[in-house]
Amino acid sequence: MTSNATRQHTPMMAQYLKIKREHPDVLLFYRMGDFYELFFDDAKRAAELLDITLTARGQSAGNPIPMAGVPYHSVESYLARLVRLGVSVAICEQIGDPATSKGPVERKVVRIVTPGTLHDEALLDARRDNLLVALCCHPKPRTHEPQWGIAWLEVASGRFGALEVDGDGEMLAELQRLSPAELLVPESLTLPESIDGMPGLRHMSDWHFDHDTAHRLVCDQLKVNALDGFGAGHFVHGVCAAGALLNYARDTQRAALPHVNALEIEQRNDAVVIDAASRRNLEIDTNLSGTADNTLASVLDSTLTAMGARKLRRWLNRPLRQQQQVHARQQAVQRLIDSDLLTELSTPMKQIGDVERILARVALRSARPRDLARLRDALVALPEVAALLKPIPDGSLLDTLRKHIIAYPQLQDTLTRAIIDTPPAVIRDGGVIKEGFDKELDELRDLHEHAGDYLVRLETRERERTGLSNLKVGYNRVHGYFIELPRSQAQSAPVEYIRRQTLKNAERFIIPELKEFEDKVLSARARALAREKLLYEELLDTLNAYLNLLSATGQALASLDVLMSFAERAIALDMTCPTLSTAPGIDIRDGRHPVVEHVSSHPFVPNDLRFDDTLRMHVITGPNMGGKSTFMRQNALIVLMAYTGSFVPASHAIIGPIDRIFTRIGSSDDLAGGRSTFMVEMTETANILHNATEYSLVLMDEIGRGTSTFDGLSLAWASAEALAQRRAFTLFATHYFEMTALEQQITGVGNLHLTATEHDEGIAFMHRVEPGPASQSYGLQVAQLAGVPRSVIERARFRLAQLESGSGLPAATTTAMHVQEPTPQQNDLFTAEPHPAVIALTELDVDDLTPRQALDALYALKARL
Ligand SMILES: Nc1ncnc2c1ncn2[C@@H]1O[C@H](COP(=O)(O)OP(=O)(O)OP(=O)(O)O)[C@@H](O)[C@H]1O
Repeated sequence: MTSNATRQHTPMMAQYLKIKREHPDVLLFYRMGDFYELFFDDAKRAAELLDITLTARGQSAGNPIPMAGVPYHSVESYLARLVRLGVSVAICEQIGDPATSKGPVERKVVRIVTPGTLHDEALLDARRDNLLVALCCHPKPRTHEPQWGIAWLEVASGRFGALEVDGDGEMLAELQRLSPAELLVPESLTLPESIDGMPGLRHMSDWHFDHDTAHRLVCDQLKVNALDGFGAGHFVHGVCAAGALLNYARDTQRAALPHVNALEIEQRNDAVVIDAASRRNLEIDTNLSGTADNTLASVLDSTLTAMGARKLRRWLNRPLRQQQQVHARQQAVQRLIDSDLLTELSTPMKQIGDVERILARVALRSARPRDLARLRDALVALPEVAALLKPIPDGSLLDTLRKHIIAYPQLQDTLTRAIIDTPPAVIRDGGVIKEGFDKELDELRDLHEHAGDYLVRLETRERERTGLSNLKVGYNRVHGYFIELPRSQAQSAPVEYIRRQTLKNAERFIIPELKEFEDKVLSARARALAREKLLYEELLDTLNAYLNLLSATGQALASLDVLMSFAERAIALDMTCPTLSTAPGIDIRDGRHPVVEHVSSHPFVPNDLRFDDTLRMHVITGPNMGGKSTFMRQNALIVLMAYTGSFVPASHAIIGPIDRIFTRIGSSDDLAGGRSTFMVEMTETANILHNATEYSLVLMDEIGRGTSTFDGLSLAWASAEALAQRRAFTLFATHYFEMTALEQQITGVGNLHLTATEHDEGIAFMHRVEPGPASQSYGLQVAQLAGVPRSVIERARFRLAQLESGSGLPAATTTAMHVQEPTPQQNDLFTAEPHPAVIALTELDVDDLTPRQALDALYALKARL
């Protein structure tokens, strides 16, 4: 916009443009009366994104100004849609008084709504964290390996944390775990392809990440001189990221963040490492289609509060390596199961609600009346929870939680007296504070509501006092309240009556009492409202004084809720407590896949898995649809669940130390990232081969299937050998039967197969895992089952016979690998003795036969089978 054009604008538009210049990157919602209006390009963008009407207003440089608007009372639904699209919005309110303003009312941006800094209940998913994450990266001095600082903050709860990791892979894994709604990065940083361009990515000037400034900011926020007390004394990059985060959060909120008062430092080695691809494959809280259905979290979540649901997801996403900590959780779950506590606690716990997020809104002073009502209900329920936890023995996890789950009688009393049972959504129109809480408010309300009674009383009293039976009290807009006497009686008016207005047949008077009443009544409503708002603010002050204590209570309640959910699920899903062992190995009996079992209408077939120091790899073969992937995943999920403190779907489980879980399962093209299916598969395989240790659990599903058979088989073979060398606990599912020979070649490798039986050319899957290699793959039968046309199946049978006889293969490709064992019937590309019937069939010249000869030949062939 040229300065000339700016000069031509109305004062209001000039004000708009000035504010807009300060917020060029976000949509500016400019409050005008009952609407938030958008202008120029913002209007066009909003019209498109929100499907609202684009109109015009006035002119700029001779052209109409594009305008679009949304009503203020439904702004939340529009904001929700915009933040979901990763778009940020600056909310500009009228802060001046229109009555006294000269020119346009003063306006100010009061808040910037961004995807990662939300705290409005309506804009958030109650059961998921909504994190703002910042990244910062410096290469290591000698190796130049990138060292990443990662910080995260949830404005909606005040949780604030940081960690440092080495290498892009580790950073990506953590990012996948945290699943940020908004990601801040220094503008000079070159990002790995997979996150460059992700929604919610925001580049910030590098100075935001300056260490000294960041350190000061973080220390100021936490009211400390050094970060050693939080275990972050040695942090550099993590602090840079944390500082940038805080600065951004404060700027968008236009407020201090009093609820952010601790820094959680995560050590990478404290948790079982799950890389980004594995996390996706295991469908912990998001399935491969990106929704929350049929995930581990969806099956395991029976939490009674939203803050519990969020904590459950955090626990599932970060299994712990410290067995002691896990053991403490297990003991708590067992205790809940063994006593009546679970049932007894559930009633008061249902009343607790989302204390964590309500407190954040209290701190940010955006808490709504219903937040306070819910907090009141939580405080009312607290003594019961505390009393039920009383008999818990000292030193246990439940005991630790109980220490924070305390009653707040004073606060409970204040809120109970202050807030009506079911308050309105907003304080704006009043009606929130209960009668009896504040004398002044009661009087004001009384005045306003009972003005009529008072006037009737006054009228009666004055009639009696003066003896003038026609005396009336009335009101008009110009003169206010008055006492009216008919002309005939006007002369008898007492001396204190002051003449106000003379009408044809009557005289109107005023008395000081009535004037005083008028002043009171006319302003009573406005003053009652102002008084209510003041009392509401005072309530927020009172609550803020308890913020730290209440936050600790909220967190303890969330943990209790997760443990209760574990206990309830353990009973409902028939799960057992796994034994965590210090000896390497895994022994799972009758293991089940928690999600497949939950959603399937058929009974689930339980299966065993055993690994120990001498048996570290299973090659798994079996038909398509046989259950290989299910078996592998179920074991990974059981191990993962075991290290979160949950019970597991098995009749018995002993699980040794696990440092990482890797999965190389299925994959799709990463076309956006420019990687083919095979490329994705190999990148994931490379990561595993570089990082698996003897404490890792590795799932490899059909490695090599994305390329030619021989390349694929060779890669699968070599990868299995490498994993065996690394001594990782590996489940290796494959359709390459040649791989089953590894058992003979490498110690520590065994074969397992999934069973199926054939009947009438059909196939029945038993889904049972048995020792040894599969006898055949049943690929054609499965294809037939899937509805592949019969003619294609017949043709495939014929080609298969040719391949098996060796006549269908180019000679040069038949010895890719020297494997002696075993001799499966199908798809063995290295050894095969053709069946005599097949040889005869191959030699038959069909075109040369009469129908009669063809029939004879068919009989002869059948006889040779
Ligand atoms: N143990 C089991 N009990 C009951 N049903 C099962 C079991 N295992 C698998 N299934 C069912 O069989 C279906 C196929 O299983 P899965 O995908 O694991 O087979 P697969 O051997 O990996 O197949 P493919 O080789 O084609 O990938 C699953 O969707 C599930 O419904």
